[in-house]
Amino acid sequence: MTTDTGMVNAFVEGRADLDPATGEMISRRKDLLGPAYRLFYERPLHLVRGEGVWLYDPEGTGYLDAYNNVTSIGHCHPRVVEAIARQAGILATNTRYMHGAILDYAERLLATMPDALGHMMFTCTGSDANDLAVRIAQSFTGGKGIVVTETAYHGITQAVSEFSPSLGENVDLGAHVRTVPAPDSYRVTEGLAESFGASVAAAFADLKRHGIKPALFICDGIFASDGVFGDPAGFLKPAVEAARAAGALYIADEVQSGFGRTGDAMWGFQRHGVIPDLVTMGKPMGNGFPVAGVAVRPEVVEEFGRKARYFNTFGGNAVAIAAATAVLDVIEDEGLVENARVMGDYLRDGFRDLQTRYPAIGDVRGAGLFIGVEMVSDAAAKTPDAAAATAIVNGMRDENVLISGCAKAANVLKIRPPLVFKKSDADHFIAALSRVLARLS
Ligand SMILES: Cc1ncc(COP(=O)(O)O)c(C=O)c1O
Repeated sequence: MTTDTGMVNAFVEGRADLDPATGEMISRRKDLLGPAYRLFYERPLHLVRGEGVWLYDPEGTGYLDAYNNVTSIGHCHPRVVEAIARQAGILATNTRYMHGAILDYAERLLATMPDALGHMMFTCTGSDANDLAVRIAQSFTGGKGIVVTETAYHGITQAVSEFSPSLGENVDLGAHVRTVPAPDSYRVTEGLAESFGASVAAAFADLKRHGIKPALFICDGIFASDGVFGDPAGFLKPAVEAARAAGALYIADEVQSGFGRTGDAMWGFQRHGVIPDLVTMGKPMGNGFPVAGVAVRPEVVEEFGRKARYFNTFGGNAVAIAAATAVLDVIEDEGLVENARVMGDYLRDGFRDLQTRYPAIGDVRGAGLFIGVEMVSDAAAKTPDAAAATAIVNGMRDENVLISGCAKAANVLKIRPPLVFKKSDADHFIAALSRVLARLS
């Protein structure tokens, strides 16, 4: 029986009925969600509480969370809980009135980015943010053409799913979309930056040949669903230059790689020394409270601002902003960007140590606390082994440790612990992985 490793192949197909406490209760409830709803694991995990790096099921069993890229400052961080409760008791309304805290937050967030990005617009989800960013880019360029990597995921709205190939065969890419291979630093060991740039240039040239004017190149800062590629730092430059040479804008999708996850800066694009025209963000922004947004160069959004009307009823409402402000405070006060760098390096060292004993670990990579571990059946040939990755994801669950695989690059383990991970958490994780590898070999 196949088991899941990631979002796309994690669909439970209504078979799960394995709640140890209550028998078939979960499957009955799962059916209420309808057949398209996706859960992780063939036996979906039933979670009722979170605290710090731990999640708990109804029996009180704790699971070490090394997957979650939402509650990245730790589950139910007291400062976020307090900020949400306080603001919910003062004012919680739509976003079409002024509120000083929203402006304060926008100012603080923009201060973490290059000066060129001068405006901040708020949405509720990362998909919303990418939808808005693409509308702005298409309005500015007067074009429609989009270039993405062939395993990218950028969101779930109709417009965004048209350039999210990792959603799979059931979603048609738009006729205005071209894909390029992901920058696979494991297999392309020479000239990665140049070859990736050349692919982007060729994709825009193809759009033009078909009479489609270029609008944008979008990629996420760590190629999260493509297999977690972050090295060598700087490799994005030629791709961004190729997009601009074709008359397109560059959108940095920081929904996964933003807010310090990559350990060297607040934003993944900073690792590559490039300055985007638009930056989209979400996931960890509210540590579980829905809030997302788009940062944009003023000149890029000016005409859109005159022509289009945009509002998003809940986007950046006062409660969301209270949560997001508390998240920024915690990241700064607890030095979490630095912790992501230190703990990420520590974990990668531990995985490389395991690699010397287990050649099925083909590559260990990523940046900060966004780690990719690629499983192979033949290390010399670098042959992907998705079954090995799936077995490890499930084996780690048996160890009460949560990780995942990448949606399309299913042989790559995706490890994203909260940024508050400590050395003792990392040791716990490495010991569990070591036991799983020993059992499977
Ligand atoms: C890189 C990237 N962009 C955008 C999104 C969409 O975000 P949301 O699920 O909040 O709509 C995701 C979600 O996984 C993502 O990984």
